[in-house]
Amino acid sequence: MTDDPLPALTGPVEVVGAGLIGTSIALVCSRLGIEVVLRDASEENIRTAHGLGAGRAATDADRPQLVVVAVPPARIADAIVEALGRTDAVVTDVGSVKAAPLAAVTPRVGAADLARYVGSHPMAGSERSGPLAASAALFDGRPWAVTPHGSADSHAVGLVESLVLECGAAPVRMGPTEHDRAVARISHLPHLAAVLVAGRLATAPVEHLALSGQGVRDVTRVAASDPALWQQILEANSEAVLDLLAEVRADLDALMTAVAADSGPDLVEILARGNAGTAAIPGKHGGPARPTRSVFVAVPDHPGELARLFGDAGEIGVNIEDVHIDHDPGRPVGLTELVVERGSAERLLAALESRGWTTHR
Ligand SMILES: NC(=O)c1ccc[n+]([C@@H]2O[C@H](COP(=O)([O-])OP(=O)(O)OC[C@H]3O[C@@H](n4cnc5c(N)ncnc54)[C@H](O)[C@@H]3O)[C@@H](O)[C@H]2O)c1
Ligand SMILES: O=C(O)C(=O)C[C@]1(C(=O)O)C=C[C@@H](O)C=C1
Repeated sequence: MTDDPLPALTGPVEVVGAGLIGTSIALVCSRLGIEVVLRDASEENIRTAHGLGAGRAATDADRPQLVVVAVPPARIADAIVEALGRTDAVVTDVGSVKAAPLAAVTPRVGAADLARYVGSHPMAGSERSGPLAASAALFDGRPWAVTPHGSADSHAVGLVESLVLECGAAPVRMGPTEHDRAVARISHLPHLAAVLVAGRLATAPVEHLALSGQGVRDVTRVAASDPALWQQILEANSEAVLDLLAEVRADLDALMTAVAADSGPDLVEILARGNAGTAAIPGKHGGPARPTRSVFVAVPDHPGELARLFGDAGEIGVNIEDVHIDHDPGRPVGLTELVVERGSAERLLAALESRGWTTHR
């Protein structure tokens, strides 16, 4: 970012694609008092998003300041071209891959229109789709890539960065091709790894599945995502993804050899590389990773208990970085995982136990 002040996002903001991401952005803007108008191929999704307070259906008389294209990847280029032709607004898209839509849009629009287009990509989402999965808090503290092309107008880049900041996210500027290589590693490969592991579960005996704990849930959550969306993402970034899959294939061969040979040192080296990889992931707010530890607490399954747990953690003075709740089938308690700074974990455990909570050490 330059030191110049960013252009103010005053609206109206037009969201094309009122699904998970589009409606989440629309909710943020609406709550800030910025007028939001919605377009979607599905009337029902517009109605739902409207009902959630995310804005109203767009009309031909609207003159948006910014258009946010949030449709499935295969529809993005057409929607960008359409928005550039129909409006004189700055246009961004939130698609998961950046080079392919830019290449498809460039020959279809004039230079002045192309200058108003700046791609972007919030690094936040969910395995769920549609407006009902949307949340105004989705982007809080998350990175959001802003990927200007060589002839992008600086005002347009600034306005997109203003949107990112208004959504509570951190803009990260990057070229489209570099972005695609980066997300192949930090988003697309993890997704495929989750899919492969989850695929082993689909036909597993129910007695085996009954033992499912937090580990398998952590590793497989994103595998529940919409296959049609991910097919389009992977097709648009196949080259970078294939390079990484080849590396993983070699890793898998080495892993099989190490497991079969019972060769302790080789196996430990492979496992330690996993430690190094997780430690390399920056903290949610960017910057170096802050070491965290999970504290597991049994929470009775009745109203108000979770609020009481959070209240106690607040009184103890420990900040909760993240939280996961696991309902144990057939048991009247849920297991809650509180992720806290490593240095505070023992203090939190001891203080919660003294207040009568059952913890798992
Ligand atoms: N799901 C995620 O976690 C995530 C995260 C970041 C970015 N993205 C990207 O955001 C975009 C939207 O993803 P999503 O998860 O919100 O999907 P979604 O399915 O929840 O929403 C897509 C919306 O677009 C509408 N739509 C489809 N074709 C359209 C068209 N031609 N014109 C107008 N509306 C149309 C659909 O009716 C739907 O309401 C995708 O490009 C995806 O790559 C997704
Ligand atoms: O957390 C999730 O559920 C996601 O799917 C998020 C995630 C990611 O891999 O980080 C997935 C794809 C998007 O392009 C951006 C974000």
